[in-house]
Amino acid sequence: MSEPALPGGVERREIDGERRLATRGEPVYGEPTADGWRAWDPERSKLGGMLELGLETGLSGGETVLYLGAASGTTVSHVADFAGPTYAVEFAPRPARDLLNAAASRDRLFPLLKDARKPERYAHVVEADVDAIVQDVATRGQAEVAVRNARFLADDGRLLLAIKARSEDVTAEPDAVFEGALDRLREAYEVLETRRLDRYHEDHLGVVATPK
Ligand SMILES: C[S@@+](CC[C@H](N)C(=O)[O-])C[C@H]1O[C@@H](n2cnc3c(N)ncnc32)[C@H](O)[C@@H]1O
Repeated sequence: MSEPALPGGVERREIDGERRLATRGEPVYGEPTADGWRAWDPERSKLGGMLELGLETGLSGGETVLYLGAASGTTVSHVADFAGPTYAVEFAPRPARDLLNAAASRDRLFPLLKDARKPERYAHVVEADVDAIVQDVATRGQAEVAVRNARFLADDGRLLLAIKARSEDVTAEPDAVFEGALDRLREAYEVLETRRLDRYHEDHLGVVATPK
């Protein structure tokens, strides 16, 4: 079976003697580069892990993206290298400072110092009908955040969600945590695919979903 295609603007390039996932742009987190391409480390990025593991993300390049939980911009900087307008929501001021630096060399990356649980606070900025929501907030109530932000997603858009089991409950079995989160998610989304991301991120589930 052939692997799902990578989004346009994401390639496997020879960097530091290895074939690595890469995007074209200014380096952000000390990642190795070659010929203007920057390695995208799946061990530091849930979305990078999802692409490496061959999930059908639906990303083709050039799409409008709402990214929830941008932190200092490791993953969202790669997204903004290949996507169209990329709105990056992060509520912690410290990582947001680094996110602003990553955005300085990317004119399609728009950092928003906002709480992803309160989408009404950025609804006036984010275009309606984004093509993809990428979410990696790693806090309690991860499915709830995705449900609250479903209002921004186009009918045929994709939610690309990473669920961290320990952020919901440190003692529960990860599978039980994931089932609970998926039940909540199904109130607003149809779940298309799920995959454990453990090869790169322990006790994380990658989810691809589309609005119901
Ligand atoms: C695991 S880190 C994200 C890493 C990042 N996605 C990457 O790959 O580069 C989770 C981030 O989500 C942020 N976060 C958690 N809850 C949030 C919320 N309700 N609104 C906005 N950001 C939130 C945290 O401050 C943290 O920076």
